[in-house]
Parts: sequence; C-alpha cells; structure tokens
Amino acid sequence: MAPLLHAEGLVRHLGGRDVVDDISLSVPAGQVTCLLGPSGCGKSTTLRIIAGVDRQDAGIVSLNGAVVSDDRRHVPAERRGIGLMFQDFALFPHLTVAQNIGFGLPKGDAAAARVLDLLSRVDLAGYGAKHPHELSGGEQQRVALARALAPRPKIMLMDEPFSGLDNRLRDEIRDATLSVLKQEGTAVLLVTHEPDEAMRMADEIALMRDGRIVQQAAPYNIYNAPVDREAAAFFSDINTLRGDVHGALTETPFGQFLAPGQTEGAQVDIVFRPQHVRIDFDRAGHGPRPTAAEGTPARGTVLRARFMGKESLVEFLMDDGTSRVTATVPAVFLPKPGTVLWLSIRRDRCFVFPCTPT
Ligand SMILES: Nc1ncnc2c1ncn2[C@@H]1O[C@H](COP(=O)(O)OP(=O)(O)OP(=O)(O)O)[C@@H](O)[C@H]1O
Repeated sequence: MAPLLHAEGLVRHLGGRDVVDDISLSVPAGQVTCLLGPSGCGKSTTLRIIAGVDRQDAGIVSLNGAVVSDDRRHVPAERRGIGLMFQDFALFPHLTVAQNIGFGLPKGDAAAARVLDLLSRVDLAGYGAKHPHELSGGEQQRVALARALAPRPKIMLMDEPFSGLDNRLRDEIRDATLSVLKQEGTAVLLVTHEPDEAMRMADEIALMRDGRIVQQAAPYNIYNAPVDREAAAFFSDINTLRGDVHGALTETPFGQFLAPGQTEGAQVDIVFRPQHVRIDFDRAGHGPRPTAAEGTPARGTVLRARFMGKESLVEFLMDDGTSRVTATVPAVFLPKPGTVLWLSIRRDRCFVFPCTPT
C-alpha cells in the first residue's frame, strides 16, 4: 500500500544554509512517526513544508498518493486534508469549546454529532458550552486535538504539541492523545526534541541532525542499534572507551573488542550505556570470573556517587588511570569515593564506532 505521506528530497535554504538538506520520509496509514532531534536541526521547517505553510526549494511532497507540492505545483495548507496542531493551541477565545471543535465542519446534525463524539473521546463531555479561558492548559490541549481531528484528517502534523503543558500532566495527556489518534486511525507526523516523548509515542522515529535524517527505525531498534555515537548519546548518557585498532581488535580495560571493517591503527570508540554496567565487590584483588556475555571484568575506583531518585549514579576511574566509566544502579547505592569495585559490561550492548571528536 502506498504511504499516506511521502516526502522526497526536500531542501530548504534559509539564512544562507540548507536547514533542510535532502529529507526523504514516508508515513504509512495509522502510524505515528516522530521527527526527533536537537533544537535547530530543521524539524519544524520540514513539518511546515509538508503542511504547506512553507515551500521547499527542492523536493516533492505527496499525500494519499497525489503530489501536493513540487517545483510546479503547490496545494495550499487548507486544501491538503491534514490536521495541524502546533505548540500554541490557538483556540478562538470568543467561541465556545463546541464551536471551536466544529469550526472546520459544514454546519448540520452530522457536525453536532461529531462534536459530541469528540468531546467524549477527549474526556470533555459536558464542556461544550464553556469558553477556552475557563479551561486548564491540559483541557485546552484536548480541545485543540478534537478540533484538529473533527474533519477526520487522514494525517495529523503536530509540532511539539505537549511542550506548553505542566510536567506532571504531560505523560497523561500524551497517552490520552495517542489513544484518541489510534482510535481514529489517523497517521501522525510529530515533531519533538524529547527522546522520551518519541520513545513513548512513536511507531517509528526519524532522528534528525543538521537538516538530515540520520536514522529512521522503530524505537527499540533505534535505541539498541544506534547508527553512531551521537545517536546513542541522544537517548541516554553513554560511556565511551577509545582505543586503537590492531588486527581488527581494540584493547580496553574490559578486554578486546572486535572492530570489523576498521583500518589498522585507526581509533574507535566502544560505547555503552551506564545501565549496562554491572558492579561487583572486590574480593582481595579479584572480581567476578569472565563470562561470554559480560567479558573480562575491570577494576575501578569510585570518584563520585550520586542519588538520582529511582537510581544511583556511580562514576569510576579505571585502573588504567585514564578511562572513566559511569554506572547506574537501581535504588540507593552510594559507595564512598576511593572504594575499589569491579565492573563488567554487557558485551551485546556495546557498540563499536569509528572515532568522532568528543
Ligand atoms: N526564516 C528563517 N530565516 C533564517 N533562518 C531560519 C528561518 N527559519 C528557521 N531558521 C533556522 O533554521 C534552523 C532550523 O529551524 P527549525 O525551526 O526548523 O528547527 P527545529 O529543529 O524545529 O528547532 P526547535 O526544536 O528549536 O524548534 C534554525 O537554525 C533556525 O534558526
């Protein structure tokens, strides 16, 4: 089946550079895709081009199998059959909640029934006669969602739709929004700079950097098979051990790692997340035995330990005198600085990348 949204080779020059630099992207029916990346990487510009509120310098946008924008054609935003939701919900202050939701619908019984149905779906049954100023931020967000969904768009384009909300409310509203979008079967392209939000919402994440998509995959795959060190670091803290390649192997305090495809003498980074480090006590200068899964353990000295709420973060200087490793441990584990402990790392959770500047 053809994707609902397909963008091919999008380019946008702004301020003397390509802020969108050859973006290609597809969103299938009913699927949530998150455009994720740091501030300024070009997410919003990409979304605005797809919405039709900005125009690309090169590339094609197709919706439902029909080209809506290329170098000759440009269907305006309001005729693309898309739902739009931006950071500021921009409800009409002088209209009631029901009038806001029904704004884009032809007047009639069907519209009234659709408004009532949406009010109950977003858990605001009975709120139809209120005005936006009488609602909390979370309630206003739900009205904006209902308004965008009212004309039954096949695709919703959302730009940081939860960023104006209180932290405590955000998770709840994200889940509720996702459930309404899934019930309606709407495909979604959602822009966010928060990895947690993308992991929570997305069927697929398109990770952006400097105007390009560097990796597009399901959340599990993007987290567990990042394309490079920066992609790994975008989702959590990471540890990096740098080493030289000799005979396709790299020596580290945790034994040798395979560095396939790397040239002799090149530098590589062995990257792993703090939650994949296991800590053992020192037994008169010995640690645990090496295992196939965890490889050779290495000894380190605690530099600092901090309690972070759900877990503790312990930083080590390894016995080689230069490598530093951070481990996260569930609950409270606060060894004193200077304590000697042994660390093992999950070999299947280590990534070997060509060295990039830190
Ligand atoms: N009209 C413009 N003129 C010049 N530069 C622009 C213009 N609009 C955007 N930019 C620049 O293009 C880059 C990409 O902007 P964009 O808003 O798409 O990024 P973003 O990834 O959505 O960032 P954020 O998460 O901060 O919104 C930024 O560096 C921005 O300063």
